[in-house]
Amino acid sequence: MNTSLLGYPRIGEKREWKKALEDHWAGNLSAEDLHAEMKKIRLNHLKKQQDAGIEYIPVGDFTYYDHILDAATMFGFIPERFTYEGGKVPLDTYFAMARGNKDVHASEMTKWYNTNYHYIVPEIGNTTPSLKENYLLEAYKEAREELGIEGKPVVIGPYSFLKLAKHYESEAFPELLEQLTNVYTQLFTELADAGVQWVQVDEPSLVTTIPEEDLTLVAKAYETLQKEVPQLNLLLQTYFDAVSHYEKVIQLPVAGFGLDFVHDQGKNLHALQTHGFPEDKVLAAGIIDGRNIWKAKLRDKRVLLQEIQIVVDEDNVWLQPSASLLHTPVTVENEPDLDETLKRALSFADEKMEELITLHNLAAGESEANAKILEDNEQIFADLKTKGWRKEEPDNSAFQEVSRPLSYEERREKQLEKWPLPTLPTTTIGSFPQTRDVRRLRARYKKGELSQEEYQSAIQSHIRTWIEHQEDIGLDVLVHGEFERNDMVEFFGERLEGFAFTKHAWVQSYGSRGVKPPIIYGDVRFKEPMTVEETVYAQSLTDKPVKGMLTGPVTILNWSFERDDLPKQQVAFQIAEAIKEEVSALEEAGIEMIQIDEPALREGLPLKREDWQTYLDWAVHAFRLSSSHVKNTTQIHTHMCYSEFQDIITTISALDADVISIETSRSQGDILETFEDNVYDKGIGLGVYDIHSPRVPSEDEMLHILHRALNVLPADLFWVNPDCGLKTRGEEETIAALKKMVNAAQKARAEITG
Ligand SMILES: Nc1nc2c(c(=O)[nH]1)N[C@@H](CNc1ccc(C(=O)N[C@@H](CCC(=O)N[C@@H](CCC(=O)N[C@@H](CCC(=O)O)C(=O)O)C(=O)O)C(=O)O)cc1)CN2
Ligand code: MET
Ligand SMILES: [Zn+2]
Repeated sequence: MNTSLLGYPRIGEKREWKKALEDHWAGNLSAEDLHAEMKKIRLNHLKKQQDAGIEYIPVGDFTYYDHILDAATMFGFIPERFTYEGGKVPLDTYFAMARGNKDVHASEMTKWYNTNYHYIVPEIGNTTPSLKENYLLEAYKEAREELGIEGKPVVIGPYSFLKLAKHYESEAFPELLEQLTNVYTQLFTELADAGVQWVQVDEPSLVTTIPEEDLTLVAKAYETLQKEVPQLNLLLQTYFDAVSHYEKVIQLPVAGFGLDFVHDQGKNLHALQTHGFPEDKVLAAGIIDGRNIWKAKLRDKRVLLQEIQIVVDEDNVWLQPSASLLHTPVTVENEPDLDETLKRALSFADEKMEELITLHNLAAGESEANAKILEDNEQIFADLKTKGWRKEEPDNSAFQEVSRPLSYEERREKQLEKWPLPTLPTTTIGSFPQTRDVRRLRARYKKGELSQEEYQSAIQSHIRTWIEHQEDIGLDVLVHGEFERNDMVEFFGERLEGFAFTKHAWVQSYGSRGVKPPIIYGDVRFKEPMTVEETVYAQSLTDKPVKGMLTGPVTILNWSFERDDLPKQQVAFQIAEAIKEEVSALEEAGIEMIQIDEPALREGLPLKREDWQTYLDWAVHAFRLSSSHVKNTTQIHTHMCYSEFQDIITTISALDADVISIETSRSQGDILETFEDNVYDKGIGLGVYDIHSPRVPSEDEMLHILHRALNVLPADLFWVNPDCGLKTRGEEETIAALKKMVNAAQKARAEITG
């Protein structure tokens, strides 16, 4: 048996990676120094894996931004709007594709399957792919030369690459796949010539619901690769769920398959037992949870492994995490403040490597040492139970629908009366720039360098400044700006019972941006109002309505590390009850427009269609549980971003929010088609500019988006807003962009009202 990793976090133990990138973008670190720093980080990560004793160490998973963008540039998919003269893509062009710059807009960014990681969507356009560089080869050589590591290059497979890409007609898929396969042939030939033994080819799209015919195309691609580069061992890697069409997949002509035995609802093991596994192939068994942070229950894992070994010869088994460790933080070591009992139950990337080795040793057979390991491991979970954090909860999986007393149409009349807003009201999504100052303020308060009063008054001064800005800009519905929040989920996690939060447990979300997901370890309960003070303060400064700003239960759950001892929905309902109390507290304090953000609702959608309805039903219920009890005149808003919404529009409507704002700007209006069929009949704001880029959009661009939107959506239901919160932007560009947005709205308004 061997051990292997699928990928390692890039971010660095203390976010060294992020700092280097941001210094470079700010002009404080030359390209040369950036390369040197990146190399240092990269080698350090490889060394850690080597020292841990991992046999198959991934190379080429490291990136300067996103690994899908790396593949796209390697294959020459550089959209025409970027300067590019052939050969290896220049660093500035690479970053411009990811982030945009003052002249060009970035490529679209979207969720990586069901995770909170975002990838840059490759744009196919008219490009015929060709190999522009071979970074896998460079990574492989570097690991060998510098550390004597026989690395395993990792690359997204051709099928998934095209599934993740956009800007091509679906009829072109077979031909594109063929073209791309030829480029992979060249890529793999170069790797094989350099001595590479194994390549991990990620095909996560094979776990999604796909038509069986696709397998014919996939087979053709892999047959070509097998024929052209027979000397190379390809490991076809899947993760995040059970592989679809198992029987067909395992017939593909590759040297091994990687399967996820953690997040597959037992389906991969079942398929293995039912249909067997090819004798001469490697099974890379994803046994340690690559998505969550709990230590493995070793006895259960050993049983799982034994069941696998009944089907697959132990010599052909690789032990690995269920997915790349990209989705876990780096190490528990740097968390001195966590409760000891809890901390002992946690395992981040570095600890997961140790777990693999332990499991490997356990598999060697019975021994006194092994018995002790199992016993100690069981004690960890026994201790968790004795803490009183987890009470026996009644099973509430069968739930009764809750609704607002009046229909949307009936509420709308009352709300129109209560809120005299112009046609096409303008607003923002909640957060304003989290400047260095704001972050430092929070950091100093956390360190105890500022008293509660000093901190509060500094936050109030930011709120005051931004209420003034918003009034100057001429926005219609204001927000307090979220200056007191480090993150929209972590903030609530810090204030609710049942959550633990960390100091350094960062996980990459997109580019250099990270999150510290809080850890749900016990029953979630409301303790005391969390947002009332700042919101009421903001409202006291203006006559315009200030929206209260909350994060919804589904998003809090999806962006936290979850308990694995309760059904997800039960935890969602606990959180919903807590948010419900916060909604009431805001309402009682006179805040009667309340936004409950659910940006993670779509990403939580299971990867297989057959599992969708169950999830959507409880997700909708959780949202309604937190928002249905309000007065008829209280206006509930919600917000979603960075996802494809087309296929869940009925669910979005079922949330029964009075107003929803959704992101559309980077996908250039794809979603508009959905609305042509009048599927949505409540208040709606489609983001009119992309907030993830430093570029200030022109008034005309926004007006253009508005016109297109108003072609399909009724003007009296339409709101004008950016596509997400503005926390990542600078102050000046934010004010400039919002002024243009308000001007654009005024023009559109004048066109409508004459
Ligand atoms: N959880 C979550 N997921 C999400 C989103 C989101 O908002 N939250 N938005 C979507 C896009 N994803 C995003 C994810 C992160 C960020 C983001 O801005 N992250 C910040 C960190 C935010 C944060 O938690 N900040 C803390 C800690 C800040 C910090 O680094 N402090 C310094 C000290 C301060 C200083 O002197 O500069 C330190 O600890 O070293 C705070 O502000 O309090 C970053 O990576 O830079 C934005 C969008 C989808 N997924
Ligand atoms: C990722 S959705 C963000 C919503 C939040 N209210 C904000 O403006 O930052
Ligand atoms: Zn958003």
